Amino acid sequence: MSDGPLLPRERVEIAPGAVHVPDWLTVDEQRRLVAACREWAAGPAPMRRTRLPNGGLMSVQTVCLGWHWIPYRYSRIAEDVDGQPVTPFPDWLGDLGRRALADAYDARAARDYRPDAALVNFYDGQARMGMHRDEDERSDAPVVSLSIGASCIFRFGNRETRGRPYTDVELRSGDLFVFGGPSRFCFHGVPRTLADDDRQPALGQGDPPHGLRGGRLNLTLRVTGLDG
Ligand SMILES: O=C(O)CCC(=O)C(=O)O
Ligand SMILES: [Fe+2]
Repeated sequence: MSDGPLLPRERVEIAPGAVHVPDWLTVDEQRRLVAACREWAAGPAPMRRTRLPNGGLMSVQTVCLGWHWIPYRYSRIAEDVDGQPVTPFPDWLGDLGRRALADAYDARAARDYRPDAALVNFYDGQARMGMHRDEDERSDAPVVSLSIGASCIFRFGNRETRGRPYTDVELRSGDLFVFGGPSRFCFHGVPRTLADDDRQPALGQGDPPHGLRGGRLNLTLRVTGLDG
């Protein structure tokens, strides 16, 4: 897709405070994020499926930055992986988060945004994420979500129940989704990862421009509200 500076990104408000900006990341930014995610995934505290308290394994694979998420809390140590300190949250990712808020909301919202944790999730074709609220943070600052690679159905619901009403949004490579304000604690999930993005070359025709050769990456930037 075009990275022309004069083309404003379409901005779609799904619910008050829940904004989808399709095609927000440039191909270069996507490539940089994919390369960074590969390094983070290698560890220390490498990417893996998170075990839930009921014993089940999540279908997505996750690596964390800044704070390590263990259901249902945050720690500086990857206690349930290898006991290593979590990879620091890089400054450039905070800058990207502020730019995301400036475009999804406005400059004022962006100015004070200081995300200190990121969850990096990898979805193979079978992976899904059940309806949940991001509520282990002690802050109501917005969540910034970035998607790269295969498309998915992202289900954005309401604050009360896992069921209807909800809106299904197709998130594609490069898309931004922000949920804050009245939407910050809404249920959401990924009922389906779709076939690889149709902007990627067919199998055997080389790597897609962002460098992710199958599957989907999602990064959520968060403010934990935690000290230390
Ligand atoms: O993959 C997505 O688009 C959403 C991920 C998510 O909800 C989460 O990591 O809490
Ligand atoms: Fe979430």
